[in-house]
Amino acid sequence: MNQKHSSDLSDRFSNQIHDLLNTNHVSGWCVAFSGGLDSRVLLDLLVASSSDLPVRILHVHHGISENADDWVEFCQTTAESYSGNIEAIIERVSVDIRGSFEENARKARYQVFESTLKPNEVLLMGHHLNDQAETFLQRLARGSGLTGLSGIPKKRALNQGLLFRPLIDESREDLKSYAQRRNLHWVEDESNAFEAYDRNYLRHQILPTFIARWPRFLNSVSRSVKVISQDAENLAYYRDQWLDQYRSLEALDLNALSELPESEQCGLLSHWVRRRSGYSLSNEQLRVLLNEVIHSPQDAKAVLRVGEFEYRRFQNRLYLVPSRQHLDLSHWRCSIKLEENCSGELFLPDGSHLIFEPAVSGQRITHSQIEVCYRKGGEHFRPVGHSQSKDLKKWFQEQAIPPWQRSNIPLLYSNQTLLAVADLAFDQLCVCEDDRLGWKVVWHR
Ligand SMILES: Nc1ncnc2c1ncn2[C@@H]1O[C@H](COP(=O)(O)OP(=O)(O)OP(=O)(O)O)[C@@H](O)[C@H]1O
Repeated sequence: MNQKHSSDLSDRFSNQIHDLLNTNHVSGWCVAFSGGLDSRVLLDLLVASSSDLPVRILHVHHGISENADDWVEFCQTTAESYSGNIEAIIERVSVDIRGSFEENARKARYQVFESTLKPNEVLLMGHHLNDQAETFLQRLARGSGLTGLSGIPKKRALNQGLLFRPLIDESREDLKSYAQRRNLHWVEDESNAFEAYDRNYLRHQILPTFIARWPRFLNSVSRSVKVISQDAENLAYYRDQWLDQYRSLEALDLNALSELPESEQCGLLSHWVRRRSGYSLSNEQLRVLLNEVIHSPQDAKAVLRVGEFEYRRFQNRLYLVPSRQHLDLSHWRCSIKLEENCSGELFLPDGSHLIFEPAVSGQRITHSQIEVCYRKGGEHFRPVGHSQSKDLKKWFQEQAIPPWQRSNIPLLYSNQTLLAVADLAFDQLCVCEDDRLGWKVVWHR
């Protein structure tokens, strides 16, 4: 590659950095630094792009390779070579060796990225066009749908900041020429030669064959991925609109779903599951969900457990709930003494919490000594606006609260009188006409 190509790469890179700065509030850069060619070039381009914001490099030590400590040292000396202006962060993780090591290492890495990123900081990753083509082929080999074939996105939200991959349209060959011209050093991960990993097999055996036959293959993949991801985004937009229209984000309205053509029912179901849980269902799981839950003749028996979640049906709506919602809480109780004019907070055993905020109007409790427990059966209360007291079970039925949620809703008592059902309903007792000081209840789930 000649000097011109190299400066084109620098120009394209700085344009992207400046575009990002013009459209986002950025507090600093954090380079995901493996020490390999791509992240080494990334760091060099970033420093040269002369943004005045602080730069950190973050290396994840997987503790597997016998050379891992040398890579740590390489990261530290690279950071020091920039006259102390770059902070190097080394995070050690232990990777689960059960299942796919590649996948577990990747998950562990992304967890570190998420937890390390500061508010409005941008995590820069060195993925390039060859990574894009390998990912595309790997997903094709697995039979992925539109979402999978959309490839590696250039930009996405990551926890409190952003993840950005400015090299995603650059070939590895161009990055290598840049590194050689700039006299950069980098480390080679010996596991990259290990062809038992699909990724490496594609890199060494398949991709070169495609490129030899179609020299512009990488660009073609880049074009396909852009078209597919645009279509996937549009489809997601229409599916979101449908979910909004039927207020189906919390629970999927199965009556409305059944009006759609069968193929779209599956598409919408997959989209809803991804939105709710972040997971994708396999075709087999989708089939079981349709046959055993959605088309089950009885609501109550319709339960499917997949990983950490359960699919349940109630009143022809489909719910996706974390399995932890089925803790036995019937014997748990706790009390809290509220101080006048002060907020109070109570953590509950299922990870949710109650907040008590001082209030002089609206529905509020006015007793300062509160007992919190869960349903045992036989509870009564008189909801605001009702003249007679009501069986709690009946009230749950009227409000269409699914049966599996009922035993997980905290009940607030004072002197054995049920004052409030979390923040969902208050007893008539709590409504005072005067402006007596009390506490508004908020239940954070
Ligand atoms: N150990 C590591 N520590 C920090 N960053 C890393 C590490 N390994 C990889 N990265 C980041 O990931 C980028 C891509 O590297 P590689 O292709 O090996 O990653 P990957 O995470 O397996 O890819 P994918 O995210 O597509 O699964 C690197 O350029 C670098 O930014």
